[in-house]
Amino acid sequence: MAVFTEVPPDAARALAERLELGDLVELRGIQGGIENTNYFLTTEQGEYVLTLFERLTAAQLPFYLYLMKHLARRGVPVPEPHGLPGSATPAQPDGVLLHTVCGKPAAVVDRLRGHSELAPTAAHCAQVGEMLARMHLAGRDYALSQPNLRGLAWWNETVPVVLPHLQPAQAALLKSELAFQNHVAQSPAYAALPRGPVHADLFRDNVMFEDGRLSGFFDFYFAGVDTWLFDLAVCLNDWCIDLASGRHEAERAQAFLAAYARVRPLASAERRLFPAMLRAGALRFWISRLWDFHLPREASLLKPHDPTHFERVLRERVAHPVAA
Ligand SMILES: Nc1ncnc2c1ncn2[C@@H]1O[C@H](COP(=O)(O)OP(=O)(O)O)[C@@H](O)[C@H]1O
Ligand SMILES: N[C@@H](CCOP(=O)(O)O)C(=O)O
Repeated sequence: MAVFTEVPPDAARALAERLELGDLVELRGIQGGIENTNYFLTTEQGEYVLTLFERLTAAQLPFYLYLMKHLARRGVPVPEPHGLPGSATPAQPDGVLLHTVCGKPAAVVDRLRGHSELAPTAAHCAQVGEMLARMHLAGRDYALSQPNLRGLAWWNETVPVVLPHLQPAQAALLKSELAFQNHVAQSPAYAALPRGPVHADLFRDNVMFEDGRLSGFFDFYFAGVDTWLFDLAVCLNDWCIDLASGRHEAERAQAFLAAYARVRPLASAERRLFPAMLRAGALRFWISRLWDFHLPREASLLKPHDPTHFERVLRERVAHPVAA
């Protein structure tokens, strides 16, 4: 988890009151997550999640919060952020969604019901694939734009920072893969990839199921405008692999892709760049995990993810390319 900032109950109570959510009943730090401070906030009216943003700035946050509102309005099952009553304007009918708690930018969203499916079957993967495609299509008319802040520019900035911590063989792989991805990003096929708002971190622990049915997905704070294929690759690298070895699991991947393609068929450039984007998805999380691991932040309940996992996934993707 993470609690980087301890929130006194009085601060949560005051916010719940401002948002007209009723009296505070319970405030509990959440174990899970690595990026922000999260609490389950229960009031007499319902259950919510209070997030204090530890890295993202007030200027960056509206993109994520209004995206969740936009998707929820189109029937995509995501947590709805709670706005300040009376703050809606004709230009911004959703009102003010960004608040301040303990001096940090903060949001309150609905708590989703259900639990994560950490050992998914092909049936679970098919539901995530279908929902991901629906989310991509629903985001097409979203008015705000912000790049994926953990995209290629960030990889180029961060790789030199983590390289001194690596063994020579790891450093060689990291540098060669980064060079390959910079090359891919210059290609006409890459320029032809369809793009829009993507989740960019839709791992098993960010999707909820209830009685085997997908009930929602959350953690939009790595979202951004990027290629839809990158989002698909991030999902396939988590939902459709053997976690111990990093190996591709064909049955789950086919179920995921077929369900996705029934809602939005892949374009020819997407088929062509499919193996390269699977590598990009693995590289992205190898870099961020190396960064979190070797340059850790102070927080209670923080458990950094193992970077060697995504090194294995990347080696698998390079050694055994998978066709769409
Ligand atoms: N809207 C939500 N509904 C239910 N549980 C949530 C919700 N948002 C977060 N959680 C819980 O909090 C944990 C950490 O949230 P997450 O968004 O992954 O953290 P981070 O912002 O640090 O990435 C999740 O694993 C989940 O258990
Ligand atoms: N999913 C990413 C990092 C973000 O973790 P989360 O638990 O906050 O979703 C990873 O596994 O490296």
